[in-house]
Order: sequence, then structure tokens, then C-alpha cells
Amino acid sequence: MFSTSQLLLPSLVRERSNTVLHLILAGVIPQAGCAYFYTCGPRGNVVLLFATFIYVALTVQEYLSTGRILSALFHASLALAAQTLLIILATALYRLSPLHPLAKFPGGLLDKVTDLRLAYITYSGRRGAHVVALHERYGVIVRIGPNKLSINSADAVHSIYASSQAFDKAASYRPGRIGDGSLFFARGRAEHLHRRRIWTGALTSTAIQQWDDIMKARTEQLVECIARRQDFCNSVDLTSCLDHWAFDFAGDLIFGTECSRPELMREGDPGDVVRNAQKAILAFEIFGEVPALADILSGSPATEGYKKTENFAAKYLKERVKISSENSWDLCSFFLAQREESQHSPMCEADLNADTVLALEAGADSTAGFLTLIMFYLLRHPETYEKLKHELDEAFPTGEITADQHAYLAELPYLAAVVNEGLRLGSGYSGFLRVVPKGGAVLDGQFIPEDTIVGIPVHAQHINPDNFWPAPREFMPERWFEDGLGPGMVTRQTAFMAFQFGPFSCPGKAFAYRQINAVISHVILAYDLSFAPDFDPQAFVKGCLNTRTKIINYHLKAKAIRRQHY
Ligand code: HEM
Repeated sequence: MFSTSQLLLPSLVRERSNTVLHLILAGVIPQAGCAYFYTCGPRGNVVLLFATFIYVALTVQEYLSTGRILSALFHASLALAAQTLLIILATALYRLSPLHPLAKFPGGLLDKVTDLRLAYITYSGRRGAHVVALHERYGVIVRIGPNKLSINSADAVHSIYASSQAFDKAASYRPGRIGDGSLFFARGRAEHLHRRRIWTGALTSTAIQQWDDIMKARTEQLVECIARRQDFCNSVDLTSCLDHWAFDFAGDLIFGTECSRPELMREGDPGDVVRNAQKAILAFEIFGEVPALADILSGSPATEGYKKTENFAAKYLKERVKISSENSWDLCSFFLAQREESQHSPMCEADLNADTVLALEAGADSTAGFLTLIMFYLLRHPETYEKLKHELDEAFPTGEITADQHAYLAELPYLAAVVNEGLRLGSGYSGFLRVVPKGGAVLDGQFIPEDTIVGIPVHAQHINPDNFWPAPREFMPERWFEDGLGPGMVTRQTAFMAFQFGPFSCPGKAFAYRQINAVISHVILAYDLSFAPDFDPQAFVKGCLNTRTKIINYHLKAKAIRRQHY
């Protein structure tokens, strides 16, 4: 991006006749750089290093010719500032110009110029709603970043995510210096496939079944935890209880039951395990919009949540390694078994740690957020709650669900509809970013140039009247039954993207359904629930930030009265 002619800037600044020419050069060169970097985004740390090199070179050049260090430093700073400004200006002009490969796609002016605005909106937890508003304004394909398109079309799902030629993950999955090495951050399909096999092996239906007894014990503990944490009005912070359930159970799943860890349902969360995991996701989402920032800031306090989660995982992984893996079904035993395989190079310590962090984030945090949301929707719609309660009472008249019956929960039609509707409406995230392969691709009838970053906005798809109708923004489990909302209704399964499709989709989908079904059923059979008197549903909606998982700043508080079954 910098030329040797630019190194001469300090002297040229003083020779006014040459300054204009130099400024033009300094503008043209970055323009060419911008065009080049369209296809291969520069890494932030490389840019910083390069700028430092230029600064030093300029200083030395002037110092050698004048012998005055202060003046040399001053002029070098001036030159670097001028060049930086020129580069920014040139970049902005290029991104807005008809020369840019995405020039024909509509979008906000600022979004075309920089990814920083979207990064800020992501930070505020409103990316989903923001992208919906952009689609309402600009149509199906919107330029949401200089090199980024949001495509609100169910027809494009197959090409981008689900086909055998599904696109690779974008650089948004390059986390800088934090946590590289997990399955999640393997961006190319080939390198991803081998790691993925370990996970799918650990999450088969046979493997999941092994967890039914422990899941039952944990849900009984949840029922007891709700009773113990109630105040004198029978109100309880349901979000905390559900978060703690999800993290305790995920701990069993990842490290096994023999590895002693903090018990959140029993002891609370003084180490902020839940909050740190949520902060980690938020940092990843923000950096995902501007991957160059991840390279520069991944050692900064912005990634504190990730580092704490990583340390937490590393501590218990160390304990887990000391325990025998024989006949174990926990995720670590599958990761460790891979080390003994000869076919592939074994996972190193860092990769192992990164995958346990992933398991905590993906396994606990996602499930916890949706559990709270589904409970919220149920309490907000008492008729729906009563229907579900009736279905569960009929199926389990004694109020007891045995471990063997967890699989059967998936066959309860109203429960399935409630969970799917909660997942549909609660998937507030707006894009799983992928990169268009060599040669470009036709998506929704439009040619998209290679290396463009594309994503289908999940939330926009889930509330799109073409996919879900009528009342796509309302919680109506009946839409999951044939003609449940009358003739002419639309429920397009291919647009239901809560777990994504294809090679990078969620390998824990079946397990997630089993967990959610079990928790919702056990809790509703055990308690009569309603909003706590001081709970404000509007504040809950406002305080619910959407990233890949959920950050619930205003907790769901419920009144819980123990039920009697005869
Ligand atoms: C309601 C609960 C859950 C939801 C909605 C969910 C959703 C998703 C989605 C949408 C992705 C793709 C993310 C992306 O491409 O950026 C994903 C990935 C993943 N999920 Fe889940 N998930 C849930 C629970 C679970 C559970 C319980 C586990 C494991 C026990 C799990 C393990 C994973 C893993 C390992 C990945 C990364 C897959 C890869 O990159 O190949 N998830 N999940």
C-alpha cells in the first residue's frame, strides 16, 4: 500500500510544487491497494507493522539528511498522518465508486465505506433487527459492508450453506490470537471435515442416549434449585437457574461426571462463568465484522471474557486428562481418543483446549439462552402454556418423566411446536458469513463476484412472510401443524435456520432438542409458572441482546408454585 515515492513525503511537503503530484500518487497507490485488498483483506497486525516500518524509515531518512531528531519525528508523524488520511479517503472513494465489484448492490452509505458501523451495531446486540430494517428498505440483497452482502432469500440457503459445494467460512471466523484451533474456526471444508468427525462421533443418537440418566438427575436438581432460590413471594430468577443448569450439564458432557468442577446450581456463579462465556461470544461477533481488528485487539481487555473462559476450560481439561477415558462418553474422551489415532496428526494441547471452550460456548450458552426465551414466550402466552401443560399432564399423569422417556418427548406434537416456534422467533442472529468461491456464484438470480462475503440473515428469514405466514412476528406454535393457522398458511421448513444447514451446521442439534424438551417438560410438570409481579416483559425484550447466542441483561423472573400430581 505504500510506495517508495511516499517515503519521500516529508521533503516533498516542504517542496510545495511537488506536493500535489505526490498527493495524487499517494491517492492512486492506495486505490490500487484497496482493489487488491478487496480479495485478500490485510491482517491488522501486518498493517500496524508496516505503518511502524514506514514511520521509522521516514524518521531515519530525514534525520540522516538534517541531523535534527525532533524535526524528523515531527515530519514523519505528519507524513504518516497525511498518508493515513489519504488511504482512508482513497479507500472510501473506491468503495463508493462504480469500480467496486459490489457497486450495483444497494445499501447504506456508511455500511459501504466501513464495517465499523456494523461492528458497533453488533456490540449493541441489535444486528438482527438492523439487518431486517435494511432489507425492508433496500430489498433482497443488501450491501451491509464494503465487501459484504446480506441475502434475504431462502433460495440461496442451499448454495451457500447446504450443498456439497457449500461456501467456506469467511475471515469472520478468524479470531486473531484468541482461541484459534477449534472446529469452529476451521474455515476450509477439507481441514474442517476431520475435526468435525470427532464431534459427530460424540453426538450420535447412541452417545446422546448415554446422557439420559445424568440429564434426569440434573433436571431434578433444577426443580429443587428453583424451589431453593424462591423469595417469600415464590418469585425466582428463572434465567439464572436455567443458565446454571445448562452450564452444569455441559460440564458433565464435556469433562465427565468424575471431574470435579464448580457446581453452579448448588453454589451460584461467583466466578462469572456464564457472563464470561457470553462476553467471549460478543467479542467474537464484533471482531467477526472487522477481522483486522481481531489481530490488533485480541490481546486487549476486549477479549477478557474469552481468556477467562479459556482458563476455566484449561483448568478442568488438565484434571480430566488425568482420569481414564475407558467407557466414557464425555466429549473430552472423544477428543483424547483422537490423539491415539495414527491417520491424522493428533490434536495439540491448544486445539484440545479450544474445542472444550467451543463445547462450553456452543453446548451451554446456546441452550441456556433458548431455554429462557422459550419459557418467556410461554409465560407471555398463557393459552399456549395451558395447552402444553395439558399435553404433558396427559402424557405423564404422575408428573414423573423417567430417563428412558426423554426420547419419547420428541414425539409430543405440541411440545415440538412450542420449541420450534421459540427457536424460530428467538433466533435473532443475522448472518453466518461465508465467502463466495473462485469464479463467483449466482445467488437469488444475481451474479456475486468471487471473494465476496455473504450471509443469509436468519432472523429476517424467520420473520419473512414468504416463509412464515400469517403473523410471522408472533409466537404461534400452531403454525407447525398442517393448516394449524388455517388454509393458506405458510411454514417453510427450508427457511428454518436455527441450527444452520450443511457441513458447518450444528452437530449438537439432536442433543439440544433433547435437553430443551427435557427441561421444559420437567419444569412445567413440577411448577405452575407465571410472570413475577415485579417482572417487566418489555424490559426483558429490550435487555435481550442477540449474538449467535443470547445475552439476557434483564432476567426472566417467574412466580413458581409447586404442583401436586395424584
Ligand atoms: C438451542 C441450542 C443450539 C442452537 C440453536 C445451536 C445452533 C448452532 C448454529 C446455528 C451453529 C452454526 C454456527 C455458525 O456457522 O457460525 C452451531 C454450531 C455448532 N454447535 Fe450448536 N446449537 C445449539 C446447541 C448445541 C449443543 C448442545 C452442542 C454440543 C453439545 C452444539 C455444538 C455446536 C458445535 C460444535 C458447532 C460448530 C460446528 C462447526 O463449526 O462445524 N450446539 N450451532
